[in-house]
Amino acid sequence: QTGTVAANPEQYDQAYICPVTIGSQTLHLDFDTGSSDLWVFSNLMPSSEVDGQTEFNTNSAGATKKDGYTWSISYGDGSGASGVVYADTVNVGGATATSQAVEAATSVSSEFTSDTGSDGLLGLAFSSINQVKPTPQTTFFDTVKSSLEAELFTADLQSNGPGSYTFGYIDSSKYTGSITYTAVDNSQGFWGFTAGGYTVGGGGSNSTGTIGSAIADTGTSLMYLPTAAVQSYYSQVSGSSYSSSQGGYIFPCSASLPSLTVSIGGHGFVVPGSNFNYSPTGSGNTCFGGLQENTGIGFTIFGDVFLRAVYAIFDETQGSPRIGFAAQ
Ligand SMILES: C[C@H](Cc1ccc(C(C)(C)C)cc1)[C@H](NN)c1nnnn1Cc1ccc2c(c1)OCO2
Repeated sequence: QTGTVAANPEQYDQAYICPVTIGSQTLHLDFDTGSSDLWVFSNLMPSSEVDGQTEFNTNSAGATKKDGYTWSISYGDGSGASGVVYADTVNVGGATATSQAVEAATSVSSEFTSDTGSDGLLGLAFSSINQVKPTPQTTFFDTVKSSLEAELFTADLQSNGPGSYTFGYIDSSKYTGSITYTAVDNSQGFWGFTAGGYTVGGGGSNSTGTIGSAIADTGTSLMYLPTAAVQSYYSQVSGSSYSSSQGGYIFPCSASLPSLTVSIGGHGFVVPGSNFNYSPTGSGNTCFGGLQENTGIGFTIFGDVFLRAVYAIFDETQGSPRIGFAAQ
């Protein structure tokens, strides 16, 4: 079987929301290759924590409670959720898992309550970091992958317009040139890979360092790189500065932004400058950068700002996992 689902950007491309059928309900979930739990708003939550989101109905005929199973997750940005576990049929654009662990929230943090466009998350990292106790559950991809035409999924994220995720096949209309594959280190449960040198702007190779180990994370809005690369980038943006009040680099919204070329698997991938203007700060006509330092996060994260510039293939067809990127 295969699946194809639209990925709809929230405001400022903060996250990408996809329709998922669970039993007879359709919920809109944030597909996240940087976490491994499929959790949803549910009828078990206090109404004070719900602001228009669709609630999974745990009383529906097809939902089977997994007695004694609970979950609690906290994300690197400080948000979190917790609850209990059901099994139900989950259909993502035609790819169907007949008995998928659906983690029904009994409580969510305020960030999720106020993210009115999302009814929960669908984790696509490795099942080794699933947060269900006493027994970790498989991700949707792990549950269905043996039944897919090919054991892979792809992400095509677009700015201000629907992109798509596919399960079980590569859509050759989504990219140009060839796909560059590189090995994945999933020892921490993420789609980890090694990135090489970088170049700021279309000029000569003014990169001095290499980026090193990184994760591909559709659930993170921005791109977080080592300090040297970030400082090198913003040294080319006139009027830019680090704002401790805003918590990152900002610049005049009228600034012209250079591109950033990153070498992965020996191929240079170009992120256009426009991708690095994330959002207005709300003060003094300054804008918040889509490229920020990885200090304090613990990972170098190739989030949506990077993933919008490429077609990404999350591939387990070779036995050991690999990740592929192609220009769009
Ligand atoms: C943060 C997301 C997970 C999430 C997504 C959406 C949301 C809201 C709906 C409420 C907006 C909260 C949370 C990420 N997913 N892999 C993640 N989960 N765990 N670590 N990361 C990566 C990281 C870690 C730290 C950081 C960060 C990123 O951005 C800013 O600081």
